[in-house]
Amino acid sequence: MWVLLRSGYPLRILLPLRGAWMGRRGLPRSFAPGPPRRRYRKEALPALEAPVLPVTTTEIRQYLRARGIPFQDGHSCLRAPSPFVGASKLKDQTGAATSFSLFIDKTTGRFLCMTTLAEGSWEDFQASVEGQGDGAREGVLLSEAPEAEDSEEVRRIWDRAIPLWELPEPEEAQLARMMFGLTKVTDDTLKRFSVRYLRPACRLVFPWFSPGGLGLRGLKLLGAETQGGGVQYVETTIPRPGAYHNLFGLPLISRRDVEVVLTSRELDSLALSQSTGLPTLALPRGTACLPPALLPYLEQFRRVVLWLGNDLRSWEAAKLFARKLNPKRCSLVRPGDQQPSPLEALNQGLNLSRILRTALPAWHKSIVSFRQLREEVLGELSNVEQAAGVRWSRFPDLNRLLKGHRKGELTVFTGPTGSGKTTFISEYALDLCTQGVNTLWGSFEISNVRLARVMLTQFAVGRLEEQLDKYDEWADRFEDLPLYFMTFHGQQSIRTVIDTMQHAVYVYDICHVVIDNLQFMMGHEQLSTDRIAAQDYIVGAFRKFATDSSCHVTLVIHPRKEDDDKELQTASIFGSAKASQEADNVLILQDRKLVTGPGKRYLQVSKNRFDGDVGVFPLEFNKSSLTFSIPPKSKARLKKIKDDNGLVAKKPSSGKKGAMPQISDTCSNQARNPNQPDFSKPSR
Ligand SMILES: Nc1ncnc2c1ncn2[C@@H]1O[C@H](COP(=O)(O)OP(=O)(O)OP(=O)(O)O)[C@@H](O)[C@H]1O
Repeated sequence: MWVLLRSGYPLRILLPLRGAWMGRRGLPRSFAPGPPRRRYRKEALPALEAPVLPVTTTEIRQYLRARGIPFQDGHSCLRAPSPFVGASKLKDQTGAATSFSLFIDKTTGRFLCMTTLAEGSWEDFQASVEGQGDGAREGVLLSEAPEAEDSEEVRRIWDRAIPLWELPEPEEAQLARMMFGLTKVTDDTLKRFSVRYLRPACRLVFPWFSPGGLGLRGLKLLGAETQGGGVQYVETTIPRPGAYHNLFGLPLISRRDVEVVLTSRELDSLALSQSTGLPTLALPRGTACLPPALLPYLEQFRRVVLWLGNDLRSWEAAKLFARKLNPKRCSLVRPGDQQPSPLEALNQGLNLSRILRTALPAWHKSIVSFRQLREEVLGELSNVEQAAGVRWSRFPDLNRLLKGHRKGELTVFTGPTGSGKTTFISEYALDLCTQGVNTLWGSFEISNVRLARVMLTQFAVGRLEEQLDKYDEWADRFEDLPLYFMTFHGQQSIRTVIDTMQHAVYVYDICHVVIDNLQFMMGHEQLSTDRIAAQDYIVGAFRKFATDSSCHVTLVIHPRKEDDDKELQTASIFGSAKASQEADNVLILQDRKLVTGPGKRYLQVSKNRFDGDVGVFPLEFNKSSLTFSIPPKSKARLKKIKDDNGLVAKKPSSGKKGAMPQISDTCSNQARNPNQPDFSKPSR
């Protein structure tokens, strides 16, 4: 089930498999065409012994020049003649257009030939240029052809789906339009985008055509469910989401188009195209990611406007995607009352062209004035909940203290040896991952297999050893999580680790990296002064990465050796004060003094730069599910902390309403704590 990427980066990815317990593609069984079958994975690609160093744009250029290969500089790719196109095909009727049909990603070196759809890594490209084709010329590297089973299913669904306006009952058509908010979208628009409706499943069907409109590569099905007064959309794709690379609307783009509006939903693209007449494309997985494989298709545009949605998450995603697309050509539509999503704007009778004109340039110089920031500050103030980040679903007390998990922050986590740090951090990260936080794990101490076993047990909240018949069911669901693992084990250089993290952010839009633990990057320094200097350097590198990549880093650091019966404090983190100074959050897993029963631990938040609230709450370890999340009936709750030297509140406050410490019940971690290192102004 594990597939090792061929990019040369030590990452393993989990590819999703469909759940066999429900109709495939998430369709109700009765509507799922054909019996549910389990798909088997192709053999995993071989692991590379030594990770290949990442390639830089300069090296790519140098290589092309040295080989006499002409190239053009693009926004995110270099364009060159494709070695995969036969000489006879190099020129089409219009001349040079196909002669530079190879797109090489400037960041990763991956290539895509637009004519033959051959694709591969930078090493594959070099091998084919140097004549050790590895099958590239023969087409082995042709982009993954749809599995026969998929194409059959795609065809079957497509053939059964009909245009909305061909529905025999006008009431049914009206209901479907209302369900999807399409009352103002015309038949003509639906026709241009080839949208159909699958009656038995009540789903809209968006097609994915091969470039050149030659065949159907896949489909997206969209269902609408009413939930608490609002409508909840459910998406299913064929093939699975990781392989669904459809830029919906691509067949309508002309080669001469130089401007495009990117949306996060097909429905938004329909609305935009209809009311502005502009070229528009919908991203295949909304705000979750922008796979680099799509970048070549966006190279032709001199201007890209991102209008992804009406919440802060869409705004964050737009900023991240603009970095990949080259911010100099990107403009972003800011979410706001008067700037909802395009479909909503159409339904509210707003002028979409006018909204597009308000798009802000994504790129600005290193120095900005408040004028440029004021809208962003307003966005944060008017969306306080969202600005606080993603909330944990299993750790409500962590939400009360930290308010949420935010991008670009550094969390340092410590606890005594063997206290359960890995086990806790695994559940803490899993919780976020199940809510769509794209996560990368660097587990240097325990193998990925062991870690995945712990996570899967926590995911299933129970021992799977005793219910192996349920294994596939849980494993299938687990595979659908946006979860990736670095394949490092044991000592590693910080450079290689950071390079891999940067690659993962670019390729998989990773928002959270967990490093367990920092000691594995410190080399074999013997002298304690060297070790402390090495740690300071590493902490600085992670801090910079978190800020620059707008990615949260959770860093596990062992405590320094102290008396066994002493509580840990912020200052107990191994090394100098640098780690706690640079960290936005410091979490300590306490297993001393307060232990009242077997397996009992406490989690202490001893630094919180977001709003200063610190405190401690109990964790109850469940040995069979390996989880720490507090059982719902637990009475022991959040406690006050007097200072960093100890926990004052021995008596748990009652779990009754109103007894929960509010912000004033917890104390700010900074000015009030003279014993703590100075947290003021780290260099960022
Ligand atoms: N609260 C707990 N009570 C009892 N056992 C626990 C508790 N938490 C974790 N364990 C178990 O203790 C073992 C060690 O846990 P874990 O590896 O998470 O600790 P750690 O703090 O990361 O260790 P290290 O210091 O070696 O990195 C695991 O088998 C885990 O299931």
